[in-house]
Amino acid sequence: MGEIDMIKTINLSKKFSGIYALKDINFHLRKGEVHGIVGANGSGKSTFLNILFQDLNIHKTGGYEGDIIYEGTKLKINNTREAMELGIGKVYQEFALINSMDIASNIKINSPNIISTTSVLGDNLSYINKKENEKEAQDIISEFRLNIDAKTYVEGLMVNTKQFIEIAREVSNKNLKVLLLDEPTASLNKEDVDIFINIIEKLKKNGVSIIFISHRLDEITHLCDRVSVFRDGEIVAKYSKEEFDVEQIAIDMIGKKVNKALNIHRDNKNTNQEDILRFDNVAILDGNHNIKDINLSIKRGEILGITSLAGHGHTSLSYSIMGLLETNGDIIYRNKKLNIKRPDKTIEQGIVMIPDERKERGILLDSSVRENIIFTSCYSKNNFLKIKRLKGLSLLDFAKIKNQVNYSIKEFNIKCSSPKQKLRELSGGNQQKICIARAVLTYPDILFINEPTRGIDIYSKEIILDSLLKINKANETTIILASSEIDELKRVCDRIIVMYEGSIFDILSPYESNEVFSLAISGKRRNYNEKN
Ligand SMILES: Nc1ncnc2c1ncn2[C@@H]1O[C@H](COP(=O)(O)OP(=O)(O)OP(=O)(O)O)[C@@H](O)[C@H]1O
Repeated sequence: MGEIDMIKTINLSKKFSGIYALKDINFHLRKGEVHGIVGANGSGKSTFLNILFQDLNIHKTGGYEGDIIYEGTKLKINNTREAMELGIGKVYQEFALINSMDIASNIKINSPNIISTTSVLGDNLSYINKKENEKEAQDIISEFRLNIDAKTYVEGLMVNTKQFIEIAREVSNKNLKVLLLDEPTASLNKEDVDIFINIIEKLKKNGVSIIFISHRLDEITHLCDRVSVFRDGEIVAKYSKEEFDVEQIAIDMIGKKVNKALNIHRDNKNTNQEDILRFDNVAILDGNHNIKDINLSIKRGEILGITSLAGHGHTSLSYSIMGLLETNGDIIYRNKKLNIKRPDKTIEQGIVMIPDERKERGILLDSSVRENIIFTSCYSKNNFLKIKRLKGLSLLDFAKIKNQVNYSIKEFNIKCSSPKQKLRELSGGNQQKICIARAVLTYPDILFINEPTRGIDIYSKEIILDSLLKINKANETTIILASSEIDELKRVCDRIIVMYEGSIFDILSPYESNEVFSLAISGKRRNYNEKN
């Protein structure tokens, strides 16, 4: 790694509607280094990368102050096309893929192979060499150990595959000098992260300079040569590899020590409770995957974890119960067969789901924080109405709404300028917290929640887990928590289901070791203790 600066920023600042999101950022990215950026949700990490990449939204909202020096020269560009021409690539926090195109076309979209022909009637005709594109794309995805044909359409692909295609698109650019990675590992499981680490190490060897944002501090300390800690739009600490100390970095990010949420009273808690929900021989078609033979009883007040590798089905039950997937078999709720074709009725009856794909299915981007928080509670449960029995004809109780929204913002540590701010203007992690606040506010009997802490900072993660434990304890809410984070499942769940190839492979106690979980998740061995 050289000491030459690829990128240097001098007093870089950015205001949105007069409020600083970034203030006087002086940052150096050295040639061939992996530089980590960490910070709480809303601390300015994505904004920083968006400025370096000259994102349209930055210019539409008044540009930025300060200078960017790129390879020793002051940068005088103002769009992403020019940034790409200079060798800067970016992998977005939310995917920027075109679903209606195949993998190869997505990967080669910015660096297609062109065939030029001789001039025809004075014009030089050129067209895309599809075969060459497909070959190059196939080579890259094989290098990424993805077992998939480059001619497959992106629509319907699993989230981790989409993430690798995003990275492949940038890697396929032979002119790549700087790679900006905004939480590329948030949707990857442990096995995928190993592949990702491999890719980054190869790029680094080839002299590519990388900025890497992640909320997982173990990945940061493993992969990065240096780390900059952002807090409230400023860099509050910088460390090089030999100085890394995860606890200190966490304190720098949050400003205090973080206490872990823990379900300490779970032993035999639910054994006398009745079954609230039952799946009888349920089969689900989830994209290209078949979920089958689901026979499962869930007790009232239970916190049930579900985990699996991506594509093996851990989120499918929740999408099925909300009528979003083709389902056969019976789902029995409070001893009656549930009509999953009427999700509005399902919500009315007290079953609520928080999806993992929040932008596609979870939030109203052009509505305010306030509307997003009260939406489901108001329209499905007739809450916040002056006269509840009048339903849609009643006026809203604005005083009550104001109190509740302010309370939720505080409770979930949501960073926003006001309850009127549009969701589109909130950082990714804060949008996620709003999804959870909204669901909790409906006081569901059963809450299906998918990947609740994806993209969430270390402090807010504990707030979310703690709030789940609180509603479970206070209202006996049954929670079905689908997550790829074994550690968080073990801390809050009573039982944890492991799915493999679309079926329930094992049901484990949260006290089992990580080794037992790994073996079950990879379909290698059922309950270690019973079999040995
Ligand atoms: N278009 C916008 N209009 C107004 N404010 C914005 C806009 N985009 C971002 N912000 C604000 O800038 C601040 C920094 O947001 P940013 O997305 O950079 O945070 P982050 O550190 O990447 O957070 P996360 O970890 O949640 O992704 C936030 O307070 C956010 O609300």
